[in-house]
Amino acid sequence: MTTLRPSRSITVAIEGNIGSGKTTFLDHFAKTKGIEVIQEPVDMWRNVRGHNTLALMYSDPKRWSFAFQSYVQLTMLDIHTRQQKALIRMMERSIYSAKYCFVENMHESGNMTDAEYVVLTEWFNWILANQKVQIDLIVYLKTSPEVCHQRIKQRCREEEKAIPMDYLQALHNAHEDWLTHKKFPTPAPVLVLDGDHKLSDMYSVFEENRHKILLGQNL
Ligand SMILES: Cc1cc2cn([C@H]3C[C@H](O)[C@@H](CO)O3)c(=O)nc2[nH]1
Repeated sequence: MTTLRPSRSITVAIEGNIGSGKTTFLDHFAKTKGIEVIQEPVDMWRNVRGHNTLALMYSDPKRWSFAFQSYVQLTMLDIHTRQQKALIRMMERSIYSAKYCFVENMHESGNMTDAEYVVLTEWFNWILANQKVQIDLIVYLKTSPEVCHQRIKQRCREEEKAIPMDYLQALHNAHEDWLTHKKFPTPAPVLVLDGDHKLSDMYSVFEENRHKILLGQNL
């Protein structure tokens, strides 16, 4: 098989709902030489000097959404600004989905006040104006909320045990608003992959799109 190499270093952001298949995607491509895979820093969110901000957010979203998303934005910025270790960087989500999907949804659902929302937005706008955040391709794993719900129940991550269907539906709508309906800017071309297959069948979906993904463009 010819080695697919982009002409310059590229960053691919894998976006999608909770349980949409992002980890399966990253694990699959982690086996390919020349790809640096960076998963979401969930363990950092679970332990900020002893505080589990992820658990706090799920236990009392009105009280903790702002603090949690504020830290998420910092950890995602930290990843975006790290020296790239390989020609291709694949990262799980981005500072963009943090803002355009999760923060938007928390504000719309009343779990974040207008004041908290505008403070996060000021930070976000300053970051984009003053920091280099490179994204060359967005891979959108578009998976129905029902399928996501099934997978979350099977993998049972402690904090996610009680995620209700309507939260997954809201997050699905937030991803669709951003990546399909372009309600917010997309910083790169969007390659949509159907995530509703059995996880074992997803590998052929990934392989069918390998050339588009590794060349960092929506051929
Ligand atoms: C960028 C970003 C990722 C992210 C994840 N999460 C939650 C969803 C999952 O339950 C868990 C791991 O993705 O964190 C969130 O609430 N806000 C987020 N913002």
